[in-house]
Amino acid sequence: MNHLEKIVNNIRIKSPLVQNITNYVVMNSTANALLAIGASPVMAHAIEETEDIVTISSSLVINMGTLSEKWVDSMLFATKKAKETATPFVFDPVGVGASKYRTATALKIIAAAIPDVIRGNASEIMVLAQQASSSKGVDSTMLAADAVSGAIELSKKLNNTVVVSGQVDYIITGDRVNTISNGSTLMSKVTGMGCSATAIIGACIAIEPDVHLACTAAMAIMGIAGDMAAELSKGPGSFQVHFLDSLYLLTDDILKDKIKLNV
Ligand SMILES: Nc1ncnc2c1ncn2[C@@H]1O[C@H](COP(=O)(O)OP(=O)(O)OP(=O)(O)O)[C@@H](O)[C@H]1O
Ligand SMILES: Cc1ncsc1CCO
Ligand SMILES: [Mg+2]
Repeated sequence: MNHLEKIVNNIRIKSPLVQNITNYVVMNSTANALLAIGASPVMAHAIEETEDIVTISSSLVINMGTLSEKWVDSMLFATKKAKETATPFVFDPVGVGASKYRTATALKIIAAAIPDVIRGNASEIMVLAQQASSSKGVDSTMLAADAVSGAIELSKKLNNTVVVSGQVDYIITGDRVNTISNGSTLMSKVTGMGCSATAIIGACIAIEPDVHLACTAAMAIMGIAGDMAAELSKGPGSFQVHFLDSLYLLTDDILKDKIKLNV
């Protein structure tokens, strides 16, 4: 069995606990996505319990979608504890560039503890790579391909993995670039698909120490579940239901058959 397929199986076997400090919009949908793929989500943002939860978790997801100062304190404390306990963490800089507060907060989080993975859409990654100064909101106005050179620079500067999502997903670790071309346009018509991608990255880095490979598996899982769901859906409403079912029904064999990977 190929390594990517093993990651799918291992999530099901090990059911890693994935701690999320995430946004109000997607808390439910990303918890469901994690459960459907076989991981065990916990959404815990009170600073009083952060240390305990990080200590028992296999990975940490930090998503700044709906920010406020108390949550930022919890995020900074959680990433510090993650570093102390060698717990891998992924950061989703939702809407960075849309406001001065978002940009300052994203930079503060990255400066305090470098995330093992940063996953964003093209606009967000271009702001972090200083190739753009602002963005429209939480949706990208750019193509993922436009963000690749900046993402490579960012990944080299931080010595981590940067994932740019879009019609094509780019998984970038320095000069290593994998692409995944699965997925459907319907995914951009449902809120929180990017946040789900980040959460699934959390599940994959929880069980796979090769972060580049783990992120490739995560984006393949997202894209293939998106392909399967789109075939059954009439629009965004039914897509959400079919997407969860597809994550649940995804097997190592389906991944092997459907993956559109370029290395
Ligand atoms: N046009 C498309 N074709 C195929 N897949 C897509 C398309 N648009 C988005 N996706 C997929 O949807 C998921 C989310 O990516 P996207 O870039 O839209 O994230 P995002 O903008 O951060 O979303 P959100 O902030 O709403 O959570 C990824 O898995 C990506 O591959
Ligand atoms: C729509 C929206 N606004 C803040 S977070 C979020 C979820 C998608 O990123
Ligand atoms: Mg997003």
